[in-house]
Amino acid sequence: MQDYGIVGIHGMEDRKRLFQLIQMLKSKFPNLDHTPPAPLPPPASREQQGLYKPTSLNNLSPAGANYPSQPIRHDLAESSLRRTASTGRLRPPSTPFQGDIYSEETAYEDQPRAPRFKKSVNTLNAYGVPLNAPGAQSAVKTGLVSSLTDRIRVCVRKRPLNSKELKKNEADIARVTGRRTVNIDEPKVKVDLTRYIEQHEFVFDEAFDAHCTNDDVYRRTAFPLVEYVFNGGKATCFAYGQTGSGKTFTMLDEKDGLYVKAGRDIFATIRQPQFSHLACWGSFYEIYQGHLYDLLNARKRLFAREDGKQQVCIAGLTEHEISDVEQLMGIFEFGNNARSTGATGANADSSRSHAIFQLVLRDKKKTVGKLSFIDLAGSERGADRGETDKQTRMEGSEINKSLLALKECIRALDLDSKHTPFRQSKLTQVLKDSFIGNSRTCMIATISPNMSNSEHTLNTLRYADRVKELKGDSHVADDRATDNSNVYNQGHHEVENPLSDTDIGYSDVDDDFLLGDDPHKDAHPIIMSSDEEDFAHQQPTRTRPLASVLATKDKPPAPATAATSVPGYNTRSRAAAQQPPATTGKASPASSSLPVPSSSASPPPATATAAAKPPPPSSQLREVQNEHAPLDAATFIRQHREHIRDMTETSRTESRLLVSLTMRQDDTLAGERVPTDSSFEQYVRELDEVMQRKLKNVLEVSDMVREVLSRFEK
Ligand SMILES: Nc1ncnc2c1ncn2[C@@H]1O[C@H](COP(=O)(O)OP(=O)(O)OP(=O)(O)O)[C@@H](O)[C@H]1O
Repeated sequence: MQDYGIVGIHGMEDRKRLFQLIQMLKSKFPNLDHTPPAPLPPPASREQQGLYKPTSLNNLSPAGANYPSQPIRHDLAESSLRRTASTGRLRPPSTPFQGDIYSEETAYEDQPRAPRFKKSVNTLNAYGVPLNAPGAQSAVKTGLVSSLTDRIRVCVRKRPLNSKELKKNEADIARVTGRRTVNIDEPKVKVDLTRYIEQHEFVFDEAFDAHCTNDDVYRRTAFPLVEYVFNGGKATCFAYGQTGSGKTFTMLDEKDGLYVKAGRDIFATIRQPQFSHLACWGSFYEIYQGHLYDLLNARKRLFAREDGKQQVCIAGLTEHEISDVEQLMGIFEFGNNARSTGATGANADSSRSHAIFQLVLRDKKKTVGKLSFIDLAGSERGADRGETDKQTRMEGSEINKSLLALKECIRALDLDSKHTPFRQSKLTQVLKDSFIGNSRTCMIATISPNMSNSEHTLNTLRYADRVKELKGDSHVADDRATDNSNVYNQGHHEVENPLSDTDIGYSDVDDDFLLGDDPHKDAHPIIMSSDEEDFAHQQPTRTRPLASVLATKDKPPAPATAATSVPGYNTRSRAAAQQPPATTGKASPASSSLPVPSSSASPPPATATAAAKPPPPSSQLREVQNEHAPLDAATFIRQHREHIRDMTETSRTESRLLVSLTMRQDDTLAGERVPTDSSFEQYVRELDEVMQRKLKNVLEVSDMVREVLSRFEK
């Protein structure tokens, strides 16, 4: 269908004629198929044989053991044609009537058509090129190895089918076939309505199957980053994926998210004598509709700035000193209740913002390392949102725009562009640190395994594949961890991995991961507290007193945040979520009190819910505003200049769009050449993005101007 244009098919009429032609050819030449299909069993016996049971497409055989539960409908097939045609993906050059990808459907003409899926012969890479074609293998597979110390690591995590999907008998189309490989069986429909499966193979740094726990994921993703921040670096771990695919579950689950596991290791390490001069500070903010809000300070509006050294800092962000897991979870829960969430057609409990939970290691006032956990808002299509209000639609479009900007930045970095458009969105602006300088990033692409999400799943994996390509220059600027003069580098050489392959269910060994053969592991400074007993053992050795406590403003107590704890389900409280997000920076009722700092004597079990404790007296809390300098004239001028450059680039893009549209005018309407519907649609979509970018630019300059003016007025 991607080749319609090439063979001169432009309208519905042409498509119909092609369809008829194929049907006619198939009836005249029934042997076009190389592998004659086995006859289908009589319809009466299909259900007896359990043919409608959900089974992995993986098990589909040419003899046809599985059928979609619905007979194929002509109108659905048409819409499927349109959808596929609009994705514009690269496909392998296909020859019409390639017998090996057709299946016969005419065995029982009098019965509802229950077409079989047949696998296409070629397994395709991320971009639809057969893996056996020259140059089609991914870079990772053909040479580059993956190491836990890579500057950018890209991992994929598959979640299990949920009860709704199981009830609908949805097939599991994502197969984790190796420690780094995931295969997707994409159901497709041909022009003649035969169904077949295209297999895609993706190779990442890690592939986590549905049975992997957050612990398994942590050890191979965030744990190396914890070590890196003690070595003086900045590290970011972020989850990207379709709404409902498990980003929050992985990254910011209240009790079991990666942030808790990392916190546990950080506190255990700080308690070691050689790190006792360090303190850990936590902050939590969100990016909602292109603006930053402090989740620990009444959703106060924040501003991202670049300081004189071009480091991004969030002016006015509230930070709290944290010294144990209970405090960490308390602070997290407090902020999480203020986060913008809501129900969409795709996820009843959807995050509508990008949430950033940051742990900063400080030696007095000096920042030593920074670890950020980012739970990106779910990528989604308009159709997935269901019947939603304008607010939800606007949120969705903003989310998609910022994810697009993220992709553009990644692409620019990938192409070594002189200018990386970090300013295109707040998300990329605050993530800038993650991609440049002494930084490490781990992206976890989360995927849903059910068949109806196959398009999303492929999009997520393609997106992740683009990020993976950045790995090529992962040595650049990553000198901190190997710098022997670094005071935090004592005794450290490589990351110790406490798990063997078999521990986490890996079956193949296809690279040189640093598993268990680190000769220096005994001298490793990081304590990996694998369970609470370890943690309890470490706790009393802490001698550093809590920092002095500043009085905070009197605030009303936080509302009860009874966290539901249904196993396997997100436990995030939605008390505050249902309220429309504050855009004025006024306090929301949820953000009124702060969580309990734990007593330093006995640590809590991992499952302790901080919310169960009464709020602490305000005098026990220390609230420190960031010491970032206000926007000075030099920074203002530099940022303004960058905005002008962005604006100029955006205007050029706008002109290019228009020129390319007018050059593509290949339909004729009332004697005049006009663009086809699809090129016009594409043009308008891209134009929309350009306009939003311009708008953002203007708003940002206006924000800057107002901030400075308000200072003058004071
Ligand atoms: N690996 C997993 N194992 C078990 N359950 C999971 C897993 N991943 C996700 N889930 C469940 O799936 C549901 C959706 O997950 P989650 O809220 O994390 O999705 P999300 O990607 O953050 O969605 P959104 O972007 O809309 O916020 C939750 O009920 C969660 O508990």
